[in-house]
Amino acid sequence: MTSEQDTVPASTEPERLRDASASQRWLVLVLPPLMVLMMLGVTGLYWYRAHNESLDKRLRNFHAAAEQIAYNLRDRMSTYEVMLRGVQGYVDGSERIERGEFQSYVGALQMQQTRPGLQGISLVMFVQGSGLAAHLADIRGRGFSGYTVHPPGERAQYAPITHIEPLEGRNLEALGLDALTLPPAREALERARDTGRLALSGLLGPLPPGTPAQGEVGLFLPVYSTLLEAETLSGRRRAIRGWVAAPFRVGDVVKGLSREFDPDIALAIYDGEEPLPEALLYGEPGLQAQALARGAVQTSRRLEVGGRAWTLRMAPLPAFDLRHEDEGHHLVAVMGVFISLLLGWFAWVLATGRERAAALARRMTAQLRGARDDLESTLSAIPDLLFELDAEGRIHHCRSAHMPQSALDPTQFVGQRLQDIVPPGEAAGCLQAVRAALANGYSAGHQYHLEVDGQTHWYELSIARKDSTHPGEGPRFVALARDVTERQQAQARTHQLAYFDALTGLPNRRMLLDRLGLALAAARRNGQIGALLFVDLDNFKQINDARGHTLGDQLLAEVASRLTGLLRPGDTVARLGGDEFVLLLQGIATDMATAGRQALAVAERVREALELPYAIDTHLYSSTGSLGITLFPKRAEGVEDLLREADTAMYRAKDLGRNRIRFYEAAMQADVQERLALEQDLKKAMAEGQLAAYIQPQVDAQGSVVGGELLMRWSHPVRGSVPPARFIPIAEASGLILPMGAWMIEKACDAIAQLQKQGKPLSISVNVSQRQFRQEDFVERVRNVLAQTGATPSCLVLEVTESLLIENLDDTIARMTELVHLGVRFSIDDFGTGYSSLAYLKRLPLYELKIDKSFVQDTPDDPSDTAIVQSILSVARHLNLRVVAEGVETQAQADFLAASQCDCLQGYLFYRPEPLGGWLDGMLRPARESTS
Ligand SMILES: Nc1nc2c(ncn2[C@@H]2O[C@H](COP(=O)(O)O[C@H]3[C@@H](O)[C@H](n4cnc5c(=O)[nH]c(N)nc54)O[C@@H]3COP(=O)(O)O)[C@@H](O)[C@H]2O)c(=O)[nH]1
Repeated sequence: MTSEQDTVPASTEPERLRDASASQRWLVLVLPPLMVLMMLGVTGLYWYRAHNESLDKRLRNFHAAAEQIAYNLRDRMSTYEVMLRGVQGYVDGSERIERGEFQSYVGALQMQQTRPGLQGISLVMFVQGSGLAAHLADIRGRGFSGYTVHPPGERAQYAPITHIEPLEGRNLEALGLDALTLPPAREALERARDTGRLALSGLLGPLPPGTPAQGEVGLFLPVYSTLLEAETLSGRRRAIRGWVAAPFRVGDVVKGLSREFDPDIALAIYDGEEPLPEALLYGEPGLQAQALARGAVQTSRRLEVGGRAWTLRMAPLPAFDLRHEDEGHHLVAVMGVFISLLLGWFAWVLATGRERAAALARRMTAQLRGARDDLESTLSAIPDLLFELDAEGRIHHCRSAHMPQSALDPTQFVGQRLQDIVPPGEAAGCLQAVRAALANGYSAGHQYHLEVDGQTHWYELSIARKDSTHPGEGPRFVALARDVTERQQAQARTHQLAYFDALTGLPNRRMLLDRLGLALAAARRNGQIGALLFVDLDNFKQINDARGHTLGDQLLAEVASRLTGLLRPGDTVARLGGDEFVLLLQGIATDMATAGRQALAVAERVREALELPYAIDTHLYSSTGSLGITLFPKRAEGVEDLLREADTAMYRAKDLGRNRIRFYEAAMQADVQERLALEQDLKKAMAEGQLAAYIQPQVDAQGSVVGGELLMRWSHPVRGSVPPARFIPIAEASGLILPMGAWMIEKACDAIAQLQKQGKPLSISVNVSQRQFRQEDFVERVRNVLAQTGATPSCLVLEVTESLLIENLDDTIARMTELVHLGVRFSIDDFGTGYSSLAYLKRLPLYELKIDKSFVQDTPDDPSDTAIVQSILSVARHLNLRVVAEGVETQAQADFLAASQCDCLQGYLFYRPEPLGGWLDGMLRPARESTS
């Protein structure tokens, strides 16, 4: 054994697999069909048996029903015979039968109830031909005077019906009928006579038309005159006295039995042994043919009645078949077939499972390989840089099928973070796109640029989130970076062509209108005034025509360059076409007057720049420009309106002789011109001593002078006295306020010093403008003046406005604090017209509040102004500040303010502003006089 085992080579694994797969194939081929066939066989056998049983059962039921019909018919005939024998006995025992007696007898039988189908019971007398007359006389003598034997005629023998009950209907016609004249009746009469037994006749008359047949027959029993003689045939023939008869219709009999018959069985009754059509007594003539046509079974029964045979033919009607249909086995068979096929399929699935799994694996592998190859081809066809990175921006894979040779090798990025590769700003943008992909699954459209080989390259990112298949590992992202440099450049070129002038590179009309729209909206929003300056070269056409377009273009380019050089960042210079340029200045002031002045200043610089000579191709050319200005926003004007206004103003400038500047707004034009003129005059006014210091004294509640406010006055040689409200803003805007303000502080300190020398420490207030206060060395200047004059600082009160204080509050506080440390005091001028907030008041080192005259004027009559004044006084008390009410003109105002505990009053009621020198003289005179 051992040696044998050693000599048998061990089968290799592939061989075993081959063997296994061969047996597998055998199983696949044989097992499933075998199982199906077996199951189908079992199902077929079951069905065959069940079907046959069903047919047998139906057949049995049919034969039982047929038997039942035959039995019932036979039984009914027997009852007829029994009844007829009763009548026979009755007649045998009677010499003579009267009609009434017979009627009573038959009536007692209750034929209709007990023997349905019988037409009646009759007596048939045998009459020799010679005895006919006596017979007629006898019957007529019994009350039937119209009695006669029919059919008429002389015959050797007669068998007339002499009694019949019930005597009604067709039975009346039968009375007197000679039964021997009817052959079937004669045959039955003679058979009954000769045998002494019950005799059934054949069909007594022709069948009535229509179906089913309703054949009429009769049962006959002989009655003999003496029974002794009836022992023999000849004796019976001699002794025959008559017959008792029972005619009936076969159909009526069947009908009477219908409740005992199966209604779903068709019945036909034939007279005789054969089912001949002419012998049909009852039933459908075509029953047999119909049954044959349906393939239904048929059966016959023989019935012997009264020495005669009837043939009963029976066949089941369709309803009978239906009634006995048993379809359960069909359903079971169908189920069996289904289960067989199912089992076969299941066996096939089991048997082929491994093979199919292998086939599926092969197919899937092939598909995967195909998909991989497709993907590889697709990736190779994508010209973009593809990389996979994580949420932190670290690159894990990178590939690019068509990266230019000159570009960086993408594989060097693997392992690095975006932040290490691209500049911080670009990296932040890319990481934001990664975060968007993390949130939404996908992000596209983010663009960034890189410097590659000294050139700017634009890339567009498309990033898709790739959920990790490894548990615990964060999501990865597949990013595609497409080089969109050419698209960017094309877009930039398109944008440049659409929005910029090709010759000068300046924004064109379209871009200007865009920016003007934005500037207008911003100006309406933030209350900043802007200006639009329309520039047209005065003699460009002549130069262009005379020197050619090339030179004209060069001139325009130079103009563009000069205009651009004049603008602040945020402003726009545009070329509308030809020699027309527009400057858009934004946020130049918060009020129209200042804005007008600023716009005019810019326009003036533009005008001056344009009139400088142009050096082109070693030649010098001269040109000037006319400028139109409009300011915005005004009302509801649009961008086109503004452009038209500036254009109109420019034409006005040209009309005035070119190289001019005009405002679109006539009032603005006048105002600006006036201001320019005043500004020029103000410069001279200082030098020529036209400015003077006035003082308006301030009194306490008792009317005693406690100080005064210095006010500047300008006595113009031509215009006369120019109000401060007119020249102070011009001085502020032009910067002239700085020397003027300094001069006023000197005057105040000098006055304080003089007064204090005389022992009158009156306080003198001086208005300090915004520009003056913001002066770098303002504190130093005040300190110097105080030092130079020797004035007591606490007598110097600097009046500043609320708006000055609010702007740059911290710096303001610091500067005020420095001055307060010098001993100088601060007063808020025009208090109540501005912010009037307790919050900032508390932070400021203040000494005094001056209630604006606009509130004072309506006190004490106007309740709201009165309330405002009282609340200002209350706030001041709370903050421990002195209060001066200015513009006091009436005694009522003074009384009210005194009653309200206002510290100090200033107004025309007490004093008008007067020259400082004169006032000082007045204040110092009593002292001087007393000292002299
Ligand atoms: N920065 C400087 N501002 C100055 C200087 N001098 C004057 N001003 C400012 O000019 C504005 C107008 O001043 P003025 O025309 O002098 O008017 C002052 C008074 O004359 C006027 N006033 C005084 N009492 C009454 C009165 O009873 N009725 C009435 N209708 N007017 C009266 O009030 C002005 C004083 O105002 P205020 O300074 O607010 O106290 C004015 O704003 C001056 O500030 C200067 O040297 N530097």
